Amino acid sequence: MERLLEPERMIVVRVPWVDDRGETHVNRGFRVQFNQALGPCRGGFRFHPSMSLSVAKFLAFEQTLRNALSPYKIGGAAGGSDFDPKGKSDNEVMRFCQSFMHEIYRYLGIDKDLPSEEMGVGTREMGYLFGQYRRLAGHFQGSFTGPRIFWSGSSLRTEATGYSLVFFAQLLLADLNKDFKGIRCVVSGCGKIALHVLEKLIAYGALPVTVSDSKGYLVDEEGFDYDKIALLREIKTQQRSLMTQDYSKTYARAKYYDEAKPWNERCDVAFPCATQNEIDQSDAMNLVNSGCRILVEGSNMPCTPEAVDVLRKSNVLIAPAVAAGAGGVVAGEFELNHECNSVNWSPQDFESKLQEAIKQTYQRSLKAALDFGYSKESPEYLVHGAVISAFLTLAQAMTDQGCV
Ligand SMILES: NC(=O)c1ccc[n+]([C@@H]2O[C@H](COP(=O)([O-])OP(=O)(O)OC[C@H]3O[C@@H](n4cnc5c(N)ncnc54)[C@H](O)[C@@H]3O)[C@@H](O)[C@H]2O)c1
Repeated sequence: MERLLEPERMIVVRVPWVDDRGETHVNRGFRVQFNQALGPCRGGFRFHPSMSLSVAKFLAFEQTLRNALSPYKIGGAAGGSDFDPKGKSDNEVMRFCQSFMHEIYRYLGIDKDLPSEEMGVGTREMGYLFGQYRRLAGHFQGSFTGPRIFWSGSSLRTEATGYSLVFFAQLLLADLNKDFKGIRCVVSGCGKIALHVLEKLIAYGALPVTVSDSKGYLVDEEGFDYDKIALLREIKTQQRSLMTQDYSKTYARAKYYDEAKPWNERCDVAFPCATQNEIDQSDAMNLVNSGCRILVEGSNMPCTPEAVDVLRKSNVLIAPAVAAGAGGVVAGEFELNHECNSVNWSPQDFESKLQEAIKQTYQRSLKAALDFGYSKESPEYLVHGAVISAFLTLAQAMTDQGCV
């Protein structure tokens, strides 16, 4: 256990860059390669002012469990920088990404570690990061970016994590002899994960009614549809806050609440998709009082320990991020797969393969829970099952490899 809890490698680098006015800035960059007993690392890059070594460690540990639970043999890592891409020009973001990659590229590679999108890092950032990596490494191997740059197929890489959360929740509902039709859902965040959760919820006939950002939340009692999601995406792409009322000008019945979170809105299922610790004790009480029966973790560690206590006591079922959010891992491995690069899968092919992989993850979590005495009556049976299954896989590999 001591070896498992200590990261294999923690890298901290200085990242100097020059803004459009010629002024120099210095940020910090991080990469924590937590555990490579199962294979080379995979994990996200996050760009956010709150990013620190401590956050990178927790994200890398979660990623290690998620990867161990996935159908693939891969290790876990996470990293990023306290650089804030908000309000920066494309050129500034590019200069930052190039400087960051200059410091970090020697630790990356297909057999070492491949990064993926996380908070504050999307296709633009990944493009700049990969461009610089390719120049410095002198090869093109290791597509650590989204598919748009590499091939014109449909790997649904950016969509995959959000979609997988809904696939996982659907399996959970099916086990309870229910489905998503008419199910009222509250969602937090308004980024890559949240908007793809909305998309898939609508496809399954659910009624998602909220999104949020760090300033407040928006509720649309009529539920979102694809046109409304397109508007939300436009607002976010232009780096505007939900607070600007751009949405409620078009959809007059929608309401925006400043300095508030969506957890007191009536719901059956909640999808926290913003950031860690976004649900504290009083938020959890609000969720329980608003009727929530299932919480699907999109963000990593969305609940504080006190919030988990409240949810446990109120029998709210939890779908853990390490299992439900496995879509990104799966998509990344599909993308690297030779077959995927030579055969252009349709979005439908991709989606059905993604669904199958999530089903395996769900079943593995369920089996481990039942094998270790956690019945479906326990609100955290899937949390325990997912962690036990990942732990056993990792512990076996580490034991087999001796004291390394
Ligand atoms: N489960 C997984 O496998 C997985 C994979 C990638 C990301 N994530 C997690 O999902 C979350 C969102 O990631 P993303 O890729 O969508 O990021 P993103 O940068 O695309 O979007 C983040 C969104 O959250 C909002 N936000 C930020 N801080 C907030 C706060 N305090 N309260 C409410 N909203 C806030 C932002 O305005 C933005 O809309 C992160 O916590 C990330 O760790 C999980």
